Amino acid sequence: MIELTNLGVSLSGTTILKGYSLKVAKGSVLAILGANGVGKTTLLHTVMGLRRPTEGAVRVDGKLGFVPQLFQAAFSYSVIDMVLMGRARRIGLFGSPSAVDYRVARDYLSRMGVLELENRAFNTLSGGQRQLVVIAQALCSECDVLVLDEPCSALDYKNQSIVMQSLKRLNSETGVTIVFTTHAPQHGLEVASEVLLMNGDGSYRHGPTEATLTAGHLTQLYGVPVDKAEFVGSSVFTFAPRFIEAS
Ligand SMILES: Nc1ncnc2c1ncn2[C@@H]1O[C@H](COP(=O)(O)OP(=O)(O)OP(=O)(O)O)[C@@H](O)[C@H]1O
Repeated sequence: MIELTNLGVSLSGTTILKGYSLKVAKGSVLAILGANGVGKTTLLHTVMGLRRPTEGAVRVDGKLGFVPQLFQAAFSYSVIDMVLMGRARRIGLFGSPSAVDYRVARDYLSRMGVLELENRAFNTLSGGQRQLVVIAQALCSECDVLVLDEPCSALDYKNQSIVMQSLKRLNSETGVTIVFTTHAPQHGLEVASEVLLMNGDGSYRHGPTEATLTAGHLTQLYGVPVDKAEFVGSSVFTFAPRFIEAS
């Protein structure tokens, strides 16, 4: 579904990505993690075709949908119109949305928990509300590969949970391939079937979530001690960084 072959990207003469060769199969959920500035967004933009590789190649089979990191509309469309824009390919240039298009748009707004905002002006929403609407818009396109750049960065716990559960359900119900970047390893643990850890020196680690998303690898990735912590009485665990050394 997505194949990177010896992919390299340089920006203003600086090498950001080098020698990336990996495949993401149809139906996978890939979480991408790495420190600030390692090139996660650059990689997503290259997969989307928004940036040309300096070397190597990217191949994607199927229609792509993209949710950028922060989104501000140029004009203040209503929320329902914003979401319907996700169906532009189906509606056609001069067509108008059908009752089915409205039903699908409202269904995705409802899944994201923001149906009551449908008549609000998009630009008057909070950052978190806007994020949920833009995700509903991308889901509405019914793409084959959904690419999301830090989909939870502006969201509180409840809304992070809505987004993560929606992505998981969408993947299991429709088989859509999902690629997302995150600074929260917990999101990878709960949703991803595979993980890409991007190091600052251009090297990377890619593999199944359980074997790849480990406390040791996260400690190397972020340069702070990271522990694995198990929730009492369950086999569910999370990761906890130690920002301050015990004295
Ligand atoms: N147009 C550009 N010209 C030169 N350097 C750029 C350009 N765009 C981004 N960079 C640099 O490329 C590097 C990778 O940026 P990128 O946004 O891909 O990182 P990231 O891993 O997504 O970071 P974050 O986690 O902070 O969002 C950064 O050092 C950034 O400053």
